[in-house]
Amino acid sequence: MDDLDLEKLRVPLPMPTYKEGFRSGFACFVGRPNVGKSTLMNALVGQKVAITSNQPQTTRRTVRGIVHRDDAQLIIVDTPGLHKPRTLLGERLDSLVRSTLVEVDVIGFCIPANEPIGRGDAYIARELAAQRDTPVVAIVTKTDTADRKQITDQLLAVSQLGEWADIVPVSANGSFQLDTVTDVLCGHLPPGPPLYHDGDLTDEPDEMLVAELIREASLDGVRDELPHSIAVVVEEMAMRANTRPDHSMMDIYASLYVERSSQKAIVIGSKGARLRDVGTRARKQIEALLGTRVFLDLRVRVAKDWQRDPKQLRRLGFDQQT
Ligand SMILES: Nc1nc2c(ncn2[C@@H]2O[C@H](COP(=O)(O)OP(=O)(O)OP(=O)(O)O)[C@@H](O)[C@H]2O)c(=O)[nH]1
Repeated sequence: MDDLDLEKLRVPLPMPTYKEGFRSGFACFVGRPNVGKSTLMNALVGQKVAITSNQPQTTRRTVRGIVHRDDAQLIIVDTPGLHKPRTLLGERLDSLVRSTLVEVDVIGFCIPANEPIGRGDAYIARELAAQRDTPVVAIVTKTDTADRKQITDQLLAVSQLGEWADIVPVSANGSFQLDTVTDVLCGHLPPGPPLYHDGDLTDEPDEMLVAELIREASLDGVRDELPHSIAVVVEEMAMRANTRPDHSMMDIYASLYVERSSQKAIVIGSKGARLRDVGTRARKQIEALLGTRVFLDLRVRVAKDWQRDPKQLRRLGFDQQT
């Protein structure tokens, strides 16, 4: 029975029934790096489906998070931040965002409450003006970091930046106005049946969520260009055989790639202390996600200048469409 493939045995569930007038569809968040797009998606979904960090340009993949309501199903597509690309990876990410923009039913343009509107925001506003067929909701994020006057001034400034279907202030950390954001986005969805089953919160495969949780743990405390040089690949992931049901254990073998040997030394740290710490923090998050104990084998490898090398990008999972 060791080779039993559970995926093959899985019987597809019938789609849930739904009320008349039900709406379903896709939204995506765009905005400068670090404005809180992934945090907002996690807060709306109610579970961490995308990793976040205080490093700009953390998001590299398109992650779908699903919000279930009685009257609607909102699928949020989290995209990398829009910015002028500087590397081949940057170009791939930029084209990924552009292709997402034309596919969704509504776009959420995120601008933080606590920073003046800058050239980056104006660049995105111009790009969005070209998407005439898709409604754009301006979302003023992180209101917990600004006072009343700052928020009012920002709402006014945002209203002057373009033509928006709505403008909504929100704080993901302060759980302020989350339902309003969902309401407003759902209002722009077309009528239609649910596209995902009730309990589904994301369509990311577990391997990908695990790789992202390891990358998130590794980003903490690293600086300069190192965060951008880190990529994580899960090589193997399997339940350990012959354990008692209450002692279940998942074995995970993962590689953390950097671009140079000097970076490898930093990531590993003195006598391996830093890597051990990253492994422990990642393992706790992965155990919470998968609901089982985890053995994590994490190796650091060098893939020289992978961000600029098409072959390496493919090997690390950044195809034309990530
Ligand atoms: N105070 C406060 N901080 C927030 C809020 N939302 C996000 N942040 C912080 O802002 C930083 C960036 O958040 P992310 O969600 O990773 O931002 P992002 O726009 O997805 O970033 P990229 O992936 O780089 O494009 C993190 O340190 C978050 O904790 C909020 O509502 N309030």
